[in-house]
Amino acid sequence: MLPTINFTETQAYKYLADHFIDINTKNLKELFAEDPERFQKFTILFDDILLDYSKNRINDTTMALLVQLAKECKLDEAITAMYGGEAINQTENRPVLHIALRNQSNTPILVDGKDVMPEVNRVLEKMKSFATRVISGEWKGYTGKAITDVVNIGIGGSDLGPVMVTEALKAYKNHLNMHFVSNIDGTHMVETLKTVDPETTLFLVASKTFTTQETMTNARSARAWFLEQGAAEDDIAKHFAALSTNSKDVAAFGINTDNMFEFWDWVGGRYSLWSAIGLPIALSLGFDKFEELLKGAHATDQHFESTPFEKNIPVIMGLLGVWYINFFDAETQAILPYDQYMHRFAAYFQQGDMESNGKHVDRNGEEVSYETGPVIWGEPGTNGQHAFYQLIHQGTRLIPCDFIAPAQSLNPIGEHHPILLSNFFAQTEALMNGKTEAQIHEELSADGKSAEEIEKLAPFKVFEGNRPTNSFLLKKVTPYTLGALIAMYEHKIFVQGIIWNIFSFDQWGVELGKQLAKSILPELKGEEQVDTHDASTNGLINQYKAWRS
Ligand SMILES: O=P(O)(O)OC[C@H]1O[C@@H](O)[C@H](O)[C@@H](O)[C@@H]1O
Repeated sequence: MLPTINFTETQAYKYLADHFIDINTKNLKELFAEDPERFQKFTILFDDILLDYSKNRINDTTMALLVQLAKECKLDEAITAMYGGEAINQTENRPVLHIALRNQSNTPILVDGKDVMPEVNRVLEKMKSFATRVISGEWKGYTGKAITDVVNIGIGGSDLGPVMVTEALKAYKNHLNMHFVSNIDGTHMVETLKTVDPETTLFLVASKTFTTQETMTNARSARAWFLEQGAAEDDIAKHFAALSTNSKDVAAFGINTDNMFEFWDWVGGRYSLWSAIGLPIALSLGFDKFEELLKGAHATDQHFESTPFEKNIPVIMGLLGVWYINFFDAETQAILPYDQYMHRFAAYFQQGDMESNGKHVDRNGEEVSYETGPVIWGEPGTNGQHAFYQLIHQGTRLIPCDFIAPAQSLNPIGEHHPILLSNFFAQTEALMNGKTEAQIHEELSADGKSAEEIEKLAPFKVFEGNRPTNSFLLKKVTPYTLGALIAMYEHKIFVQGIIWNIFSFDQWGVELGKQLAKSILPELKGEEQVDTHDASTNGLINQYKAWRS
């Protein structure tokens, strides 16, 4: 059982509330001036990842109090409970063990007294053998040709992780063409099928539950298309595999369970890329690279479990988020990778974070009296700079930003990478320092503007600065480093869920819309007017009926 402490009633919270009044009057520039050791103090080097959190509105006292907050909320007990296989997903009565999936040290992890590692390793071996055979061409399609294209059919956690990782590590990919169909919109499937050949395409039906409407509908359409192209029922075994926890429904769908890659109910959908759901990653990169990804995540797991909170990256990331959300009233958190391959990283953690911590009821079942999970968003740099950074620099909202950049480019052409990185460094500096009215006056008068013109323009050109950022400087984007980084964000979400006293591993909030869609679907048949809903919903449905051909 997880502790159930209201963090706003801790001593640390009270101290932090007082301390906030002081910090809120201070500028980051002053904080740097006050402490020459600030960079050394507020950076952590972990393998090939440097986290610089010195450009945050914190000082030693802030960090000490935030760590005290984590201790008062018994974060240590919560970590032990998760790693110990306790059913900390209490509303679904399940353990939360994505750490077991990447437990490369293979120490036993017990669920109800039984070590889960032999099963984890068995499935990893099966994935390895399958991926190796498909990549080498030993695995043949129904006309004897090797596989050239893989279509993953899944949604949410059964899509976003493999998409994000295969994109982020595209530079390491092999000859297999990867496709991902998630949306129920027929366009997604139709446009994908236009590009593949049934004789050389492997479909992976990825669904933890194997009941998700979108995925099952897409899978049925893929199967129908496959058969329409001239293949027979018996050929399905060579072209369809399932990644799921539900062997009964996999068999009922017609996929041979020999082609099923299992995982377990203690793997949350949005934490499942390390499980059989990661098969597209293993296919695209080769199993050795998938293993490297697991190793990186495992290194972070060990760091998170055993490092004192003061130097513990996920703990610090989580606490800084709490500091901004609950004291500075920040509502969002931007994730800004300066790496084009990582273009789905923010989208991935939109699900990871918002589905985990978008909760308004605490672990006692009571309405919370404070803000919880932030809105996560972001785009790769420098695209974002030319789109929404205006609001980050000069808008009215405080938006804490995570900047992520590799020191080494995987495509080092010309001056591209130094230019990219100069923007990365410049943005965090600009957000911190801003530009004063005096600097503007100086600049404009050097440009030959009159005193009157300067007076008029200056207010619009001022940058307040004092806008907080974290910088993750990676040596290079590798499978290992990416695995380590993803796991840092995962554990950050866990830390915040513990502080906010909410359950991070269920997702009841996605159910209502699904239920209603199921009851509306039959109403869309026929021409009769619908009057069972509110006036708006009835009106929309009836207009749809009038307009559809
Ligand atoms: O893997 P499944 O069972 O098809 O589920 C896909 C997604 O379904 C959504 O409804 C859940 O909110 C996600 O958490 C989940 O990842």
